[in-house]
Order: sequence, then structure tokens, then C-alpha cells
Amino acid sequence: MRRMDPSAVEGALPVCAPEELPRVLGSRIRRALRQPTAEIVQLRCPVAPLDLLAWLAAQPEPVRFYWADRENAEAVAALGAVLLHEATHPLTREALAPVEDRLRRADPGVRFYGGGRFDSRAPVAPHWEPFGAGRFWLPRFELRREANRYWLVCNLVPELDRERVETIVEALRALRWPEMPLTPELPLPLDRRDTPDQTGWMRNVARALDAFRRGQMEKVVLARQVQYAFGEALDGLALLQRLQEATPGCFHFYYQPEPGTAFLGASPERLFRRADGHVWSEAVAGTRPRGRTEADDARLAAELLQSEKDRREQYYVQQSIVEELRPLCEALDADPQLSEMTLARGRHLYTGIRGRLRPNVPTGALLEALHPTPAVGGYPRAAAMEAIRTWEPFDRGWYTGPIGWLGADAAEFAVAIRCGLVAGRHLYLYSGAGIVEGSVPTLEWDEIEHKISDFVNVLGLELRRS
Ligand SMILES: C=C(O[C@@H]1C=C(C(=O)O)C=C[C@H]1O)C(=O)O
Ligand SMILES: [Mg+2]
Repeated sequence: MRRMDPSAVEGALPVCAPEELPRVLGSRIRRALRQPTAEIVQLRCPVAPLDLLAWLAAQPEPVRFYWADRENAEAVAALGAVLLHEATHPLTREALAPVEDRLRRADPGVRFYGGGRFDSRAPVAPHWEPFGAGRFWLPRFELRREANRYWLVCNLVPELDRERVETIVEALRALRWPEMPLTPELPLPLDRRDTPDQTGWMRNVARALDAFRRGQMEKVVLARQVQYAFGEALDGLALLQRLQEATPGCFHFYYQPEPGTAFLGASPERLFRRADGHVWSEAVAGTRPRGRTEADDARLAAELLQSEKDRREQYYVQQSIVEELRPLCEALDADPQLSEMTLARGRHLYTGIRGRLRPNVPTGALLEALHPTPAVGGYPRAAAMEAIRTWEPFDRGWYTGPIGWLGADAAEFAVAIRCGLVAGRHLYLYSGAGIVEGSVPTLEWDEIEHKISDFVNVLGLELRRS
């Protein structure tokens, strides 16, 4: 049993035991729906600490979402979708306006979770169909960890839920409260397929270098898909659990729109966070591995910080974020010095950017301005998008899209990189590399190989590679 002692939690709240929840929360649900006070009502009940992923895995509900922020200060496991907002061009101010209108009239603390495709104009591969172009939804139940406190959250939409009170209480009764964390066993893959293969990759990088010479573009992020086939269905939550243990300091996310299909990842990169009238973003680009020894690690850090080619990759990102945010901010500044972001197995160049937002800037406007940054698209944006659409021989789906949540006056989105799509017996891994003048095709191939290596390691895949 790995339940923590609730009394160890600072300022311990009286928690509600699982068997008490249907009665305690059930009567609050009935009362709230008799006299709705907001367009979306949120009820919360403190519960004893437990493992969020194990909780999510134990539920009968097939629509599942998980999010843990980079500091691991808060995490949420969410079930179902009471409201679902789907958009064909999901990442604009207009597309998100209906969601933001509802949030303004909702109880404080209400969040919509969601994300979208990298490119809503690109053709959709069958394995990405269950995800849609972009969607934001209000879950029925959420298990939230905030600091060291755990809450069961129930969201109600009185206009819809008044007619189905007993169904909601029944769903509450059906929640399971596992006492053990997950102990994942992952199968080994039988087969690996690369799209593009090495020849196709060399051709794409050569095309990019040629476009730079012709002055059509300055940076493009080209990606690859690595598809693994297994002898049995892969358990996405088990995979995420292992990945999360191996990748501290990352955003962890999981979205399962239907049984057997899940998009998950461990991204180091924040698209933006907003809170208290401010916005925080960052330029992350340029890559080296961590060293095996301290001296080796210091050498790689210095090499990255001094690399003109990697600095160029990163500079486009920084410039473009500053340019895009400026009209939305009263004050804006970027770190004066380039620094590095160190991860368990890799490192990137990093510049923090923060601004004080003008009044009434909606979160949709921030998404529209920032996505896609040249960390995943390129510079100039339109030319890079066109190149990616034409040259990449696979569908990126939600890879390199934004993923996260928004509330009435706060939001956080990660850039969905270092991620994979589980579809039955298949796992599709995605990763890309910023191509600029000076890029060497084989080194960029290797850089992507390194970026997928967290997945490769947790799956023990390298044992089977031919
Ligand atoms: C595009 C990805 O990562 C981006 C590309 C990087 C690079 O080329 O050096 C580094 C970090 C990210 O900005 C990815 O991981 O798929
Ligand atoms: Mg790079």
C-alpha cells in the first residue's frame, strides 16, 4: 500500500473516505442542481492522497485525460466530457470564444482541458481521426493534486444536468479508489518502421538547405515518425507512468479519446502560462545530450552555448515569440542572457520571456499568436508550414500542437513534443529537429534519435533494434 498519511499534509483537512463520497458529494450535487448559482458549478471534496495514474487506470470511463505541470506542483486526472467544444481551426481567438464566454460565467476553478493539431489544414491520418482538429472539454470528474492536497472535483452544467441527477450520482458511486500504484509491464516491440527513412530524410534536409540558399526560408523544423508494432495492445497509462519516472522536469500529458487510443508525452517546453494578468513563455531550441561524467557534461554545455548553429535555431524562436506577444502586452521582456535547460538526458538553449498583458486579452489570442513557434514550425511561419505540409510524408496529428488547460483568468499550455500515439498494437513516436543553414543531415537524424530515446529506454526497445 502506498497511501500517504493524510495527517502528514500541511494543515491537514478532514478528508472524505471513498465510501462516504456518494452520500456526501451526492447530496451536494442534488442541492446544487436545485438552485444553480453559476453556468458551470464546481463542487470539490478533499480526499486522501493517492496515485493519480492508478486512479485513472481503474475507472470504467473511457474518456481520460492527465496533466502534470513541469514543476510537478499540480496534477489532474480527469474523466468524461460534460461539455465538448470542437473546432475545425481550433487555435484562434474566435474558435475559443464560446469556451471563454462560458468560463467567465462559471464557478472559480473551472477549467477546460484540451489541445489541437499542429496543422488543421493538413490531411488527417486514420490513427489521428479520434482526436479531431482541436477540442476543449469540461470533464465530469477530476482528481486534482494541488500542492500536497487532493480533491475530487465534480463539474455540473445545470442546463443539461438537472434532468440527470441520478445518473451523475450513479457515476460517482461507480468511481474506483485503488490502493496500489500501477506496476507497469510493457511488451517488447516486434517491428520498427521509420517515416521518412534515412534516404527520405536526407532529401528533406537537402530541400530545406536549398530553400535557405534561395532566400525562401530561414528555419524549418522537420520531423520524423517512428512506428513500432507489438504483439498485443499497448497500455498507454503504463507507458506514461514509466516515462514520467524517467523524465523529471517535464510536462506530462495523456489524452485518451476512446478505448485503445491515447496521445501521451513528456514535454520540456512551455508554450505559455498566464496568471494574474501576466504571461510567461520561452524559447527552447538547440540540442545536446547530457554527459556521462561531470567533465563531459560541462564540455557539452559549453559546446551548446557556443554553437553558432544552435544559437541560430534558438534565436528565431525567441525573436518570433517576442514579436507575437508584443501587441498583446503592456510590458514585455526576455532574459538578457541565453541559458540552458537541462533535462535528465538532454539539454537545450533557453530564454525566458514574460509580459504584463493588456486588459481583456483572451487566452485564444495567446494561442493564436504563439502557435506554431519556430521551435516546431519555422521562420517565416507560412513558408515553413507549407514546406512541412509538402515534404513530411506523415501526419503530425497533435504532435507539436498545444496541449493544456484554460480557466477564466489562468491557463497553461505545453508544446506537445517528446510524445507518442498509442493506437491498439501500434505506437507512433514523433520528433523533429530545427534545420537552419549549417545543419548536417546525418547529425539531425541522430538528434531526433536522441529525442525519442526516453521512450526507447523505458520500453527496452533498443534491445530489439536490428
Ligand atoms: C521539435 C522538437 O523539439 C524542438 C527542436 C529542438 C532542436 O532542434 O534542437 C529543440 C527543442 C525543441 O524546440 C521535438 O522534440 O520534436
Ligand atoms: Mg536542433
